[in-house]
Amino acid sequence: MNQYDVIVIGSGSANIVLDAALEQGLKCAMIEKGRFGGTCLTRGCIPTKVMVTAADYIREIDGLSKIGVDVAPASMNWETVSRRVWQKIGESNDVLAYFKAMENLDVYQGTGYFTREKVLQVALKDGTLSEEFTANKIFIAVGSRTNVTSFDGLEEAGYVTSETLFGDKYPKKPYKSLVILGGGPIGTEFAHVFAAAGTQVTLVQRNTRLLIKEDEEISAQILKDLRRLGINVLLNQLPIAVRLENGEKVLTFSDKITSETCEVRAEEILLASGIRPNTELLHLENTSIITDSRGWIHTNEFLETNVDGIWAFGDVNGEAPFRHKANYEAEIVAYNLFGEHKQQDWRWARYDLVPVVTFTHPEVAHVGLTEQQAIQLGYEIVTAKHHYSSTAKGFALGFDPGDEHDGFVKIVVDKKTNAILGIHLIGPQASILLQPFINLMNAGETKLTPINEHIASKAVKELRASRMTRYLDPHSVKSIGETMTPHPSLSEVIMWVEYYLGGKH
Ligand SMILES: Cc1cc2nc3c(=O)[nH]c(=O)nc-3n(C[C@H](O)[C@H](O)[C@H](O)COP(=O)(O)OP(=O)(O)OC[C@H]3O[C@@H](n4cnc5c(N)ncnc54)[C@H](O)[C@@H]3O)c2cc1C
Ligand SMILES: NC(=O)c1ccc[n+]([C@@H]2O[C@H](COP(=O)([O-])OP(=O)(O)OC[C@H]3O[C@@H](n4cnc5c(N)ncnc54)[C@H](O)[C@@H]3O)[C@@H](O)[C@H]2O)c1
Repeated sequence: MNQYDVIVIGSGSANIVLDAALEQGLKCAMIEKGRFGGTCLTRGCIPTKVMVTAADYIREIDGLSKIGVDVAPASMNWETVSRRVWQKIGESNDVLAYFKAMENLDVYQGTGYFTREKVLQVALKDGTLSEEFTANKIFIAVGSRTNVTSFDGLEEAGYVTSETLFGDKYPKKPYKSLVILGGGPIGTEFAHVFAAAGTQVTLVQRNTRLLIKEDEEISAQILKDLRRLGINVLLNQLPIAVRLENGEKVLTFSDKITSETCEVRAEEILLASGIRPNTELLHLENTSIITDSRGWIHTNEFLETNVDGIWAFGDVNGEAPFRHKANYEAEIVAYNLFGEHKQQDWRWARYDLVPVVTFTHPEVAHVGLTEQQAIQLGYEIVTAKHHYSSTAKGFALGFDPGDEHDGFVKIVVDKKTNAILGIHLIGPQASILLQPFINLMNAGETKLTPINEHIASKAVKELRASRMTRYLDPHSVKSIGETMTPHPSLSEVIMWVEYYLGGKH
């Protein structure tokens, strides 16, 4: 059996760990079943933001006459936007070429799975099976995919997901009409894109509000803002059936409270109904790796699984599913295991300050607790709101006091200590305005907080017993490197300073 030092499964955030292992001259294997570069590059953050940025400009141009700039109405050139989308997706080939050229690395193109504890095999793309192989260290970063929630007639009618939209179902031109099921980040971002492209969009949300992980006031504002863009938003609706009629898909929804039904017709259906982990392909039943009932792998604050020598990070561990969170975890693993740091200097993951940005229109961003969460946790809080229109630049941008679409910031503060518990923004460039708060809230001393305490290697037991703290000096460039920057916000231009200086690990 082939013996490696390191195996990584998945080529998204796992690349960070693989690079660090290769730098150490270790013998490595990488397994990837799809396009190299993972979800973010090939069907997630990056292609969507190429579209969103074009859509943002269309909306901004629409509002320019208010501040004294007369321009003809803008429209989306789908061909150009699509060319730029596929240019980025095509970079997947560069990622593959980069790794194929690496000495010390075997690249397996196919679906990897465990045949027994720490032993893997790959169903290769050419239809053959690889030999079994193993490694001292195995890293699982297989990500997630759309959780298709089916209902009567769906398979016959057909639908797209973010995976197939950036695959064989990519539309040659914007749909005439589109029903999006799901009012989370994917649903609201695509609603913005297609509405700006001229599609008649209906956004249907099962919940009582959009973006349910946001503060309630933000959800209420984005509802008004999306409706103002001409998007038909239906809340509290369950899809019960779909049929084909005259080439259109006719969906029936039932109101969750009144049970009243309504119908919506559209050329296409986009499912944006949440995600599930890509773990069933791994045949974890042949291992003792613990998952929850939905298949998300349990990990501790050092990203260890319960099996010695196997780590899991990124979407697959069920913590916040964002690219910057996946990178943050991969960097922690690389730092601890391949960075030649003493055990007492190891970094650990914390999830209380994961920044969240939804690139819909306008942008929505937050870090920390919502007002409701802070109250539930027993804090005595004060909150404050400030509108864009109350600032000179906000007025210059065209916001007047009382405008229904006026953006705002809402801050949640611990009354006793004055500590910032959470900050929430909705409005232009919210993703950039958030960044100073992310850095501020991360600065200072953090205590190690165990996660999934039942997962504890010898090293982790020692570290937990030593009651570790980590100090992020607000003056140090290193602190920036240990703090997340929402991906792909423009703040990334300035926040990757540690990389410019070199010697990341
Ligand atoms: C439409 C969309 C937009 C998004 N926008 C944003 C955004 O703006 N900002 C943000 O932060 N996040 C965004 N995300 C989320 C982000 O893409 C993910 O959080 C991130 O890519 C997860 O990285 P990962 O390394 O965990 O997994 P992935 O990048 O998904 O990598 C996992 C890889 O493993 C491969 N794989 C799976 N199973 C196997 C197997 N058995 N054998 C071999 N290979 C396997 C997969 O093919 C995949 O390439 C978006 C997601 C979507 C779907
Ligand atoms: N900008 C970003 O960072 C970004 C962008 C896109 C996606 N993502 C990540 O990808 C993950 C998946 O995004 P998502 O929006 O699919 O998931 P989500 O779970 O955040 O939201 C899905 C929403 O769809 C609703 N829903 C579920 N089934 C439905 C149905 N049949 N009909 C109508 N509504 C239904 C749910 O109530 C939920 O509110 C997110 O958790 C996010 O972390 C991030």
